[in-house]
Amino acid sequence: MKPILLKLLLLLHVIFDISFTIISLGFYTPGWVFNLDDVFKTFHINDYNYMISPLDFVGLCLFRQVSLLVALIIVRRGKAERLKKYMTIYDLFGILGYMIAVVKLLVFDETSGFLKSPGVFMSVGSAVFLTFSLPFAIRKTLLGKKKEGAEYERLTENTETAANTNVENGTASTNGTASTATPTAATSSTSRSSSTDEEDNDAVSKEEKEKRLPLLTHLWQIVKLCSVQWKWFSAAYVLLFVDCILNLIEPALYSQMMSTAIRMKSFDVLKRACIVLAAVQFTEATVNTVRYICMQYAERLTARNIRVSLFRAILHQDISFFDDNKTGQLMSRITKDSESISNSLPVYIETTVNNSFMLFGSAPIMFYYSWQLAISTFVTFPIILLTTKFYGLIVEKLSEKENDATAVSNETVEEVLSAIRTVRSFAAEKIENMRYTRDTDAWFKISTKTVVFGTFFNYFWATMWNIEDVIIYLYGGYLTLNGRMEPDALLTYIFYHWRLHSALNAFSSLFSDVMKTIGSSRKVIHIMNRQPELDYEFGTETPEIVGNIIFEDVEFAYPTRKNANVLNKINLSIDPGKTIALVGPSGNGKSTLVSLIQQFYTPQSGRILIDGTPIQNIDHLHYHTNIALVAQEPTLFSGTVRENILYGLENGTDEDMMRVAEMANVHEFVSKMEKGYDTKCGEKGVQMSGGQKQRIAIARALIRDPRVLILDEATSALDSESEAMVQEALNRCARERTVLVIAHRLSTVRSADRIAVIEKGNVTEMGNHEELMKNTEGLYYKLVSKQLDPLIGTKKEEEKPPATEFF
Ligand SMILES: Nc1ncnc2c1ncn2[C@@H]1O[C@H](COP(=O)(O)OP(=O)(O)OP(=O)(O)O)[C@@H](O)[C@H]1O
Repeated sequence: MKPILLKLLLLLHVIFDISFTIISLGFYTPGWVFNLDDVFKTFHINDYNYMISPLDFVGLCLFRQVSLLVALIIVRRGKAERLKKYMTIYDLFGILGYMIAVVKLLVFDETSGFLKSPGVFMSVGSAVFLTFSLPFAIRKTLLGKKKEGAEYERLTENTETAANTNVENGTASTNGTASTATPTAATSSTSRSSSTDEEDNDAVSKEEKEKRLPLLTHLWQIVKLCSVQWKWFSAAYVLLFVDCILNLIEPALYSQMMSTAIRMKSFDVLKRACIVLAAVQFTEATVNTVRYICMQYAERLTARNIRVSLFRAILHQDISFFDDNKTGQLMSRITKDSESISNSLPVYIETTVNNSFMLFGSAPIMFYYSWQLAISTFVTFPIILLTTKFYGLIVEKLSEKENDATAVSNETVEEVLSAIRTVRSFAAEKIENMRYTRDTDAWFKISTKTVVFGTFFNYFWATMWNIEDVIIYLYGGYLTLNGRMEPDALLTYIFYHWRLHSALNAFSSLFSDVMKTIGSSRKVIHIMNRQPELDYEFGTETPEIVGNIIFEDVEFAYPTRKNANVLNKINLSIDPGKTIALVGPSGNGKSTLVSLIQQFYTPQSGRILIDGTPIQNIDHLHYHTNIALVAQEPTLFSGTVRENILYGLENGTDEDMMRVAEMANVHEFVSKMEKGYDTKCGEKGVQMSGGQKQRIAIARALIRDPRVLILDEATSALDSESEAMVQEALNRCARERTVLVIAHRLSTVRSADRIAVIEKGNVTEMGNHEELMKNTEGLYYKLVSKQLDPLIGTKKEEEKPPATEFF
């Protein structure tokens, strides 16, 4: 809406407020007759009597106009942002106005006959409506459109700062004994992990914050995840409906039957009443049990689905995602966070249905028994609602922080346990212990904060309800003593009041629980929605692959270091059926070239083609069946040697396995093992030697009979004898395919058809061994010379090759 229109609306609000408040004063005599004298009479301050004077409504109206004027002045002074921060005060004014109006209505009720005047209802109605609508009008007209979740963001900032302070404090208060033992190392290690953890932990967080869904959209996503099991949930909710009806009629039924039996003084009637009660209780128990089974089954199915979908979504991500996110944290998302969705939302729906029924069913019944008591019951409602809202918003953030802290400490456990040998050999147990203690301390502080916060809130709630109870007993007793209410009715009313109490109690914790779930599900939903930059399922073409690989002007920087180019406008053609060796100093981009061929990353510019087809257009499975990699540090899975060699093949046979095992020199050592090919490799191949791991990895690559074989230092962990045997096997395999070798040993490189020298991300030389050796100024010549005579660099300082042991 246009600003001028909004301002006009604000003016109308003011005019309406003042005129309606004054006009109402003219209707303070029974019947719809306007009496101007009544209006003037109200302003006779000397005759003011709280029990009968409507002057308080004029006071409220004045108060509203002054508040509005203050808001206007603040905005005119350019401090709208500050006003936004303090809008809660206006919300509290609204609540105050509501309470004054409601109490006044009850007071008017005491002055018998006064309620026959329509002016009373006009004043009360307009006071409640206009006082509540004032903050809304200010937000809409003076502060502009409220950004969805703005309040949330503000709370986020506050709680984040608080939590960060906690983490910092946690670092400071880490185990004192340990820090005295190795102060420097401990401090450096702690601060190292502190900063890196925070950075790494933020990897998903930062991105997630940028793309944070609005609250309702986020909630809708959770509902969609759970709604897959709608049949089981529906069955549970239908049974819940039956339970709600039984619950609602119970108090009225009980009090009715008992009072009838007592009034009639008949034991038979009492017996019949008890039989009916027992039947109702039994039906309720049965319905509840079946409902529980349906609910639990649906929840577990949902948990299963979410875990599987999240795992699928994580597997779908590009490799850069894994560069950025730590394994332990991702595991935490799959296990803990995903479960919090399935375990909570359906229960929240159940609680909502159950308690809404109770709330909306009880409220009219309470009004039926005594509208005066009912009104006084609802006096403190808005305060409860407002505090619940704030509590929920803060709880959401705290819960998110708590989950992050859990994920970070899980990450430490995962990292330390998977590198336990390194930890032991560096005697870093104490430091790692301190690191874990620090991470756990951070979690402890946040979770304690949540508990303390929750306890205070519950205390506030209990106090509110105690006040409410006292009002009901006092006012209800007063009405009964005055004969304006039957004792039976008061008793039944109190039953329903308790029900309402427990329904609202459930609602209050429900809101904070929902916010907790939202907090812990933020990252789960974010990962599920995250579209990888490089989608491995993008390609659909299945061309016959011969093995001609072309790099056209390929430029690349790793996503985690966007400003540092690793490859600069690389142009390279690898002929089919030939062997090409990539050589060059360490860290100059050889493995990066391989990663691009493997489609782990996409280049910033340029293209990579295989047999004329851009590699991203080729079907993922087809491509990787034809291109196999033996990596520098091959990773084996914890299964058997057989499972590792046949990895990823759906129809691999033992014959295929034996063939490649012989070729890669695996058979020679596996046949000596007690369980042969059924020997377990251990986690990440820990039960195999480095050379055995490499040979198994070579067999795993060869079994696919790939057209392109990439060997990234594939024989580096072999002794010379094994290397010679594997090399011989590889030479045999090389005849029918394109081979790309990265090697530091001259023996591996010199037999290649072509050798490309990679220097600072550029191809600086290209040719076979003999051709390159002719260029005595070239890097290749220097590297070969250095390998043949390591002292060459010290002889001629100006010819000193770049720091590298071999190629
Ligand atoms: N995942 C990664 N994220 C960010 N930077 C990386 C990543 N992997 C490698 N780098 C950086 O890219 C540069 C090239 O690394 P690359 O592994 O390609 O070198 P290389 O020539 O194969 O070295 P080496 O012979 O020692 O294996 C290095 O500076 C390295 O630090």
